[in-house]
Amino acid sequence: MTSGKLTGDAVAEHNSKDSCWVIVHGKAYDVTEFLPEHPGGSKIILKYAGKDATEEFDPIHPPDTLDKFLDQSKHLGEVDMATVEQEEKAFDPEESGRLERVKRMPPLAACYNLMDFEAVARQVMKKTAWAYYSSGADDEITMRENHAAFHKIWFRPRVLVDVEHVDLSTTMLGTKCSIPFYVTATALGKLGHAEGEVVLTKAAKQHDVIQMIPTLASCSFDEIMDAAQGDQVQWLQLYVNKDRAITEKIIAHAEKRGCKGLFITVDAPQLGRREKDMRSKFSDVGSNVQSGDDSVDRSQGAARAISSFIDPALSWKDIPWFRSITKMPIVLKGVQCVEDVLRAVEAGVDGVVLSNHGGRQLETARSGIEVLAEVMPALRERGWEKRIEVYVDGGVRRATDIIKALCLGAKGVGIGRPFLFAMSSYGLDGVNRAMQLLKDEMEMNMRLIGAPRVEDLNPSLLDTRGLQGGHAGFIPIDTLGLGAYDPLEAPRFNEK
Ligand SMILES: Cc1cc2c(cc1C)[n+](S(=O)(=O)[O-])c1c(=O)[nH]c(=O)nc-1n2C[C@H](O)[C@H](O)[C@H](O)COP(=O)(O)O
Repeated sequence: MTSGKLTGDAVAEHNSKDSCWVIVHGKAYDVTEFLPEHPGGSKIILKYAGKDATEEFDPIHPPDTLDKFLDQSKHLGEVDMATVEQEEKAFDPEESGRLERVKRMPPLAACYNLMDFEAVARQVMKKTAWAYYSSGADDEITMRENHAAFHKIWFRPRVLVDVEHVDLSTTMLGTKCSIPFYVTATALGKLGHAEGEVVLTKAAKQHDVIQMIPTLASCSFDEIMDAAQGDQVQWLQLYVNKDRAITEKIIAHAEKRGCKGLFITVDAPQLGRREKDMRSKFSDVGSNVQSGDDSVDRSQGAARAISSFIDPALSWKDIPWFRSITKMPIVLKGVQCVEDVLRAVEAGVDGVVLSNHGGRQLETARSGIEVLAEVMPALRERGWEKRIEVYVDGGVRRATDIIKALCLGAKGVGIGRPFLFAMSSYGLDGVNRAMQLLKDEMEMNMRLIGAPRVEDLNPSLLDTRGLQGGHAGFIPIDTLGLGAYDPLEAPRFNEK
């Protein structure tokens, strides 16, 4: 001990599965007994046994994780970090190439649309971070179709409408907001930016946009709520835990903190196979992120590591229980067919998000916009369109995508990756610019289709015949998307 603190050598002696200590933010923790319980497997912890694990720990775990889940008796106290040997990092040509590109990044002003942020992020993000954010399930067909589907819908603009004053404001779940999109829930914000989700909170405040807080955020829930200012509105995205008492506690806390909506994710009883994420994790030898024993295939990527608590038994019979424990509006996120929307109305929930999780779950699930085109007529037919709010997310990259969704009857749209890529490339300035670009595009396009207010948007402004043709229809080449798109790769041969 030096001045009452542990030394690096003292910690380094506990570097095996029989006695495993790690350092996180200058404090030592005895995680020996926790090793077999770690959802990400024990290998990733053992890689840092006796060492400083802060860099690996931070993007995946909210800061209060150890206080919440590791018994206080295992908290060993402060470490004199001057005595901790920092490991020489082996030269990584890929990483040094990335750092080179970071120095040569285009100025923020060179980004004119949301896809520009994706193109820059692909060049400057760390490999595992890019892999996690950009990946979709299996062949990534649904992920690409999410945006392509908007190209099947064309406008039927009206002219000689007074569009001098355009008003983009609307209400979502009873909250007035300046523009009909929200920041949807995307996990592990600190993979892309050291400050994580609070960057999105600040930009959402600046643009009067609602933020949906992910269960699997890198920041703690309270950090994200504390970063909100004034009457800024936030929603909670919930992965339902097998242990319902934990879920009830999370919901009660969110309601007490002032969350204005509970979005229960229903399309992920198990997280999808995102091969870019798996492949990038595989290359980081020690990063066994597979829950359970180490013999299982360890190349499951970050997704599987952080999601073993999700309850696959969640079903319609649970809805009354949710209704009984919260007054927040309840929205089912990840509904993908008319039948389930009608069931949601009958179950008395307040909304649905037509979504396939950004193409990260069921491959060849249809895009939210295509499902929306089917759902709204079915609701209107029954006179139910006012009984539930319908949202869409997935592949929204242009204001015209937002306008098409609203014309079909959506209340608003969720946007995920573009704000992650803007944050990962340019931080808060990036997200602010991305939101402003969307607002500018929205104002211009509302004028051009002859609809000065959100309530003027209706199905007669669209030609949706391209959707009827199913997937055999003609789709314009999406050059921007394809230019930014990071193609899947086959297993690599050894150099020599
Ligand atoms: C891009 C991304 C999306 C995630 C996401 C993480 C990332 C990096 N994660 S995930 O780790 O489980 O896959 C979540 C999540 O925590 N919970 C959730 O409900 N949706 C999650 N989604 C889906 C998200 O809420 C939207 O449905 C999707 O991002 C919309 O598509 P775009 O990205 O094309 O806008």
